[in-house]
Parts: sequence; C-alpha cells; structure tokens
Amino acid sequence: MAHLAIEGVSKLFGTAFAVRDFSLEVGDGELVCLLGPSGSGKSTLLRMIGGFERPSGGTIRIDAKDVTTLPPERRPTGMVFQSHALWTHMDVFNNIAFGLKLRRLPKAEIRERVESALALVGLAAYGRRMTTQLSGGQQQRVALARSLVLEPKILLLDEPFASLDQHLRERLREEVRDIQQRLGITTLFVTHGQDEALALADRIVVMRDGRTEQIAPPSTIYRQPQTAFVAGFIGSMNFVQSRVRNGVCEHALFPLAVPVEDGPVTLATRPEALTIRPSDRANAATVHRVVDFGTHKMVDIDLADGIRLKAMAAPDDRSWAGMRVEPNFSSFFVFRDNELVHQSAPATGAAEIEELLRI
Ligand SMILES: Nc1ncnc2c1ncn2[C@@H]1O[C@H](COP(=O)(O)OP(=O)(O)OP(=O)(O)O)[C@@H](O)[C@H]1O
Repeated sequence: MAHLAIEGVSKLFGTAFAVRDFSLEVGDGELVCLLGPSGSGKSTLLRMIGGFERPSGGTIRIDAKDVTTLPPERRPTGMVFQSHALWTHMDVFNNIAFGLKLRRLPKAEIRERVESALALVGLAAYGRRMTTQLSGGQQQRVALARSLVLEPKILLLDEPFASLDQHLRERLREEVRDIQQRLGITTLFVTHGQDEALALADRIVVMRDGRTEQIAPPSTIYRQPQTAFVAGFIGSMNFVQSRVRNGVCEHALFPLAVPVEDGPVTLATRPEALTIRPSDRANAATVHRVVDFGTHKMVDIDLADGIRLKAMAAPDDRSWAGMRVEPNFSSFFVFRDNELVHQSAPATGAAEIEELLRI
C-alpha cells in the first residue's frame, strides 16, 4: 500500500508542454484512471511516475519520499506497457522470475513468488510454456505477473489491453480490478476508453492538452461534468449553441429558464434526460431515425433549425419513425467558454447510467 503525491509536475518536449502543472494525490489502495484523447499527456505522466521520463518541473512523492529524479529500478513502482515486450527465448516462469533473479533472491523464494504470481493471473499451469505459444491475453497476463511479482507499492498500467479484442479486454479489466482490490495495491491506469475508466476507477482524471479538466469519481464525472469538454468526452451528450436573454435560454422549441448572465451559452443534455412527445406544432421536430437497443430506443430528432438531437425512449411497441415530436429536457447543463455555469435539478439516476453503459 502506498500514497502517491504529484505536485505541479510539467514536462516540456522542446518548447511544447506534454504535461503542464499537474497535481494529484492517490490514496492507499486507490485505483485512478487517467482518461483523455490521444496526445493529452497520459503516458508521459505515467512514465514520469515510473521514472522513465524526468519532469521539467514539480515533484513526485511516494509515501512522502521524493522520487522525482530516481531511476525506475530505485522506485517502488511496477509498470505494464501496451506492448508487453516479453522475452521470447525464455519460458513464462523465467520471464516472471527475471527481476527476482536480478535481486539475487534465494531460489526457493523465487519459485514460490513466481508460482503465486502465476496463480494470481490465472496461469498456474503455464510456467513452462514459451511466451510465443501464448494468446495475446495470456501474454498480457504474464506481463502483469512480471510486474506484480516484484511487489511494487504502486502499479502503473499504460493501456495494457489496447491491442486485445473487446470481449477479452472486458474480462481482463475485471480480473485486474479483482487482483488490485485483493492486493490493495495503489494503481494508475491509462486509457482512452471511457467505458474502461467508468468500469474500473475509484476516481477518473480527465486530461486535455497536458492539463486536468476534472478529477472525480465516475458517477460525478458523468453526472456533474465541470466543463463542456468532460461532458462531451464521457457518455453521449447533445450540445446546442444558444443565447441567454433576460434569464431565458432562447430557442423557439424549448425556451428554458437559466439563472446566468446574458450572452452566448452551450446547452447540453444527455439523451436519457430528453423525452419526446407527439406534436402538431408548426415548428415541431421530425424523427430522423430510431434504433431499438432492446433495453431502450435511441431516437434522432431533427429540429426545424437544422439541429439534430438524440433522445431516449422506452422499449415499447410505439413506432416513432417519421413522427413529428416535441422535446422536453428533464435535466440539462449550461456551459460558457467550456466552464459549467448552471446545472438544472439532479441529473439521471444510477439505473439509467447503468443501462446506458450496457449499450
Ligand atoms: N519523446 C517525446 N518527444 C517529443 N514529444 C513527445 C514525446 N513523447 C510524447 N510527446 C508528445 O507529448 C504529448 C503527449 O503525449 P502522450 O504520449 O503523453 O499522450 P497520450 O495522452 O498518452 O496519448 P495516447 O493516448 O495517444 O498514448 C504529445 O503531443 C506527444 O506528441
């Protein structure tokens, strides 16, 4: 178990910041996901924590000890990369034992620790296999065991399952979560998959251009996004450019009262917070497309002014195809210059979020 404190860390490559003034504390046994688009600085940050990259500024502490300039082998961290780089001339056992042999541990202890690491990742019977005779998922499990066998205080995972198919990825991430909880190991997990972050994390750090957009537990990130970027990056979101005049967000079809200063705003609402009802108003929206997911229907509607919104409808027999409808927002967000300036009454319930994640 370990506590990680990152304070004002930056990384410059030439004149460009890959990570800028980044701060984060990760508690004992916590699993934090770094989530963000390609190039947002996730890997660079992880590599700095692991000692593979030296920060241009700031400090990194593990259990109050400053490790900012220590090389990887002198840090209590273990890193698993996207490409596992196993040794092909060694069998699974020796791949995992390698780090322990470097530490000159007694043979019996090495055997015991490798065997328990193999059991932990579900490969107890594979010690004598060559790594070339393993599937992609098994190879990633070996890479994980190779890290865990060194008993790191902090586990760093850089998109470890990115090259695997969806089904296997889901299974392995559940296994990692189980192992992580069983060992109580402080973990940072880099991903650009929002499902992965929502499924795994105690807290999510949403990154953009080397900076933090928001740090919060998954349900808060989903239900109370603090920026338009976070709102659009996690889950499905409808955005409508609008303007507030005298406390009303003006739109012909859905004028909404919003207590913010006059001026341009971005209105945002999740599909599950947008209901539709049949309408014969002259400027009613028309249903463009209906996709039936079994648990619910996703209905694309076109407003008279060319805006397309996604609404969620009940999985009943009603055919919305081609109908004229009126939208109704049960909850919405208002952003100005990327910042949240207003959120209507509580957003969607946990059951709806779960349903959404099953899509
Ligand atoms: N060794 C390097 N030299 C120069 N620029 C680099 C180097 N490593 C990373 N960068 C740049 O730093 C920025 C952040 O890269 P990084 O790999 O940390 O992003 P990422 O969020 O992990 O992206 P991805 O999801 O694609 O892995 C990018 O603009 C990248 O081009």
